[in-house]
Order: sequence, then C-alpha cells, then structure tokens
Amino acid sequence: MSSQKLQVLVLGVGLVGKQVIHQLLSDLPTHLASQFSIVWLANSKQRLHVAAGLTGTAEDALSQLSKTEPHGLSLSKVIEEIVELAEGSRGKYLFVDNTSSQDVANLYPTLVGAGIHLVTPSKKAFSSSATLYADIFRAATQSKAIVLREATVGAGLPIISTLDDLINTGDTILKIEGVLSGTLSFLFNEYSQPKPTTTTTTTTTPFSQILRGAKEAGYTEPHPGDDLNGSDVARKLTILARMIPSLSNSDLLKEGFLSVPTQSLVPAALQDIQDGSDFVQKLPDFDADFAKQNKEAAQAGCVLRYVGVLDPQSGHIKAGLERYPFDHPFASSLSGSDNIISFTTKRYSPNPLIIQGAGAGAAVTAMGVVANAIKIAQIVLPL
Ligand SMILES: NC(=O)C1=CN([C@@H]2O[C@H](COP(=O)(O)OP(=O)(O)OC[C@H]3O[C@@H](n4cnc5c(N)ncnc54)[C@H](OP(=O)(O)O)[C@@H]3O)[C@@H](O)[C@H]2O)C=CC1
Ligand SMILES: N[C@@H](CC=O)C(=O)O
Ligand code: NA
Repeated sequence: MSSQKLQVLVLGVGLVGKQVIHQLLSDLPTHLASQFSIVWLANSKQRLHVAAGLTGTAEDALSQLSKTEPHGLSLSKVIEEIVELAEGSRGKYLFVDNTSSQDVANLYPTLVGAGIHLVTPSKKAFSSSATLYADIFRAATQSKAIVLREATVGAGLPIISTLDDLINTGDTILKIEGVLSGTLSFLFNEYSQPKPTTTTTTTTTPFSQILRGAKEAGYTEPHPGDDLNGSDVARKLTILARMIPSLSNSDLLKEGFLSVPTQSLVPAALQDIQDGSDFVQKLPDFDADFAKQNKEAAQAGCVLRYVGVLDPQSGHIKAGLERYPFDHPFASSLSGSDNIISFTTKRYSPNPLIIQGAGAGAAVTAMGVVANAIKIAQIVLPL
C-alpha cells in the first residue's frame, strides 16, 4: 500500500455507487486519480477486497464483485472487518456509503471513531435522531476523521459548502427556501407548466407516468414513496437546519426529519406499500386526484411546486406543495430535475444568493461525493 493514496472502501454499488467508482477510476485527471486506491467494495450480500487497489473500469469492478460468494455476515460484522482493515493506518482510509440504509448510518460513529474518513450522499445519518448526529461528530472530533456530505442536499450542487462558508465567515442566515427534491421538481416541471389553459386538463401526461419517468432517470429514492411523501425534502431541511448555529442545539429537530411539518402527496391507500415497484404500479389509480389539484391551480394562474422553507429566526420550517404565479422564478425557470435554493442572509439581502441546477441523477450525485473525497485527499495526504 502506498502511503500517498487514500484507501477507498465503497459500500453500495447501485446507481450512485457505480458512478462513484466510474469517476474515481476513469474520469479524474491523472494527478487526482493517483491519490485514490479503491481497495474494497460491497453491496448487501457480497464484498470484494483488493489490497492492491482496483484497476480497469467500473463494469470490471462490479463484475468481479458479482463473482464473489455471498458473505452471509451481519452488517456489524462487515463494519468490524473494515475497522480491522484500517487499523494501523489511521487517517488513510475513506469509507463511501452509497446506500440509503439507516442500519449503515447507525454504524457511522464506529467507523468514524476508528479514524476512518466518511463521505456519503445518504441523508439518513444526518436527518434522523439528534443523538446519532451528535455521536458521529463527537467521534469525528475525537479521532480527527473528516465527515463530508455535500451530495445529501442538491446532489452535486454546492449547497452544503456554501452554507458552511456563509456561517464560517460570520454571516447570519435569515431564510433558506427552495425546490429541494429533484424528483418532485421533475414531476411538477412536467406536470404543472406555466401555460394559461381553458381546457379541462392541463397536461396530457398522467402524474403517475411522470413519476415512473423520474424513477427510470434515477432521480427517485430507492422507494419513490420517500420522495412523494415529502420526507426526502424534510430530511434535506433537517440537514441544513442542523448546520445553523442557533438551531444546532435546539430541541426543534430532536427527532430529525420527523419533527418537520411535511405535506405528504402519497394517497392514503398507498401509504403502507413497502415495495417501490408495487407503489409505482398502483399510483395510476390516483391520477385523477392530482389532475384536479393541477387544474385548480392553473385556473388561478398558478403552477404547483413542492418547496421547503427554513426560517432560523422564528424556527419556522416546513415542506409542502405551494402555488406560484406563472411568472415566478420557481414556475418559469426550472426544468428537468433542477433544484433551486435561495439563501437570504444578513449580507445577501434583499437579493438572496441563489443556486440552481440538476438536483438528482447518478452522475451529478457522484460528482458531489467524489469532490468531497478529493477534498479529504487534499487535506490528509502529504504534498
Ligand atoms: N439518485 C439520486 O439522484 C441521489 C441519490 N442520493 C442518495 O444516494 C444513495 C444511493 O442511491 P441509489 O444509488 O439511487 O440507490 P440504489 O438503490 O441504486 O443502490 C443502493 C446500493 O446500496 C446497497 N445497500 C443497500 N442496503 C445495504 C446494506 N444494508 N448493506 C450493504 N449494502 C446495501 C444496495 O445493495 P443491494 O443491491 O445488494 O441491495 C445497492 O448496491 C441514497 O442514500 C440516496 O438517497 C443522494 C442524492 C441524489
Ligand atoms: N430522490 C432525491 C435524490 C437526491 O437527493 C431527489 O429526488 O431529490
Ligand atoms: Na450538494
């Protein structure tokens, strides 16, 4: 093992995980690629350890993984193995969690406490209980491990780093608001367009079919109900709120995203469906309900957009479906999976600082993950 390389451990090789491996192996400029060695990768059943580091393409890596025997181990045993692997080489291992597993998130304090750096697009650890959140950062402070999570909000868009910069330079956050879900942005940008209508329908494509398209494009959570019920937006608001000093120790978000008043768009009859594909299959039964809401908004000269709002001064925080006039920027300037996030601060007011761009999709999410990995390599590897 070269001491000049960060030893990368990748858990989760689905849409995002595969892209992360692809970018590390094939997309990085040579001087940055040479700072990483992917030595371990795994999904929920198999794992592959390559001490010398993977070479070739992401497809080669996944093909090698698929040929390994199922390990049959519990998750905590797998994590124990990783901790053993990293022992003796403190500060040179990076764990990349590309799952959306709460069980994996619950083990971050163990990993980070062992001095293993962590990068993830998974929102689970940072948006659930305040205790887990505190445990992760306490462990990181003690072990000097670095924890970065840019891709948890706005995928690769610089949302976390911008908020960090605003806060670290002493600005005061007055309001954060925006369209924070790539899936819901895609859905409503397609479904609810700023076009005056005199007809009874405002769109030809049913709501359920657009959701299917979002899933096929890789924008949705593994279970699309987690997008449609607003919990993905509530989790992102929680992640941002916890970064703001006046809210970080308040009881406001003790239960994480569950503490955020959130409007669910999931029809009551579909609430308990555990399987994402079943959910998508049954959604067409409710297309007429969505069409009615959309038509009513259009008749009022408005579109529907699902937004998140956070006002640290009053503690007001909320995720829900709102109406915006046709000429509002949320109505007229978004397309595809765009997120748009506006930060109103003491310095950035009355005009807010606005960030916009694709907020979901494997490539842009992996970019956020890999950019974080590069930051860590730049900090921990000798020049
Ligand atoms: N898609 C997007 O646009 C964005 C996604 N994200 C986040 O990125 C993460 C990954 O999303 P995505 O790639 O779409 O998800 P996928 O469902 O495509 O992939 C998930 C991967 O995680 C593995 N996995 C799940 N549970 C476990 C477990 N307990 N132990 C080990 N491996 C496990 C799965 O393995 P197996 O196949 O064996 O189950 C699979 O390899 C999620 O947290 C998501 O919220 C963040 C921003 C944007
Ligand atoms: N499902 C999420 C993915 C990114 O966090 C979204 O649609 O925004
Ligand atoms: Na981001």
